[in-house]
Amino acid sequence: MTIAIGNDHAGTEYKFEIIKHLENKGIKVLNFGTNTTESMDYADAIHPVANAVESGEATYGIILCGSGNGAQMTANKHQGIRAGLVWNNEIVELIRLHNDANILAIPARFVSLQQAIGFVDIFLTTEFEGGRHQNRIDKIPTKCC
Ligand SMILES: O=C(CO)[C@H](O)[C@H](O)[C@H](O)COP(=O)(O)O
Repeated sequence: MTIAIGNDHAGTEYKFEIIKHLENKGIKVLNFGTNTTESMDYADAIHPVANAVESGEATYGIILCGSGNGAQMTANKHQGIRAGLVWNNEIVELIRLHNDANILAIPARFVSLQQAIGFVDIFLTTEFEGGRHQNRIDKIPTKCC
């Protein structure tokens, strides 16, 4: 499994801990985020993550910014991406079970590091349920309006 990770300045600290956590499990990580806490524009770090997931270079993506919203909005502009913003363990489970999310969006300023790492573990170990949820995903427009 390969994970693409991206972050703005608000997610840098958690990003490094998440990378350490994943590499300790033998998971390959592609780091597209900023490595400093100097202010930057989240879109510059998130588009490369979405591209890596869309192309198949990465199995899943993990993105972090302060609220998680800028990162999630950016990723979801990509046709092959379903990025879910999470704030508790059950929501993480649901973005995999029901939405087959391929990118996890973490609001680094609103959850603890321990929570964030827990979210990553749940995201990577929960399988999509398929069935009725597949029908619904199929109706998410990829080109609209
Ligand atoms: O979602 C975001 C932007 O829509 C993120 O939370 C950013 O990390 C945040 O806006 C950064 O804020 P800052 O005041 O520039 O540090």
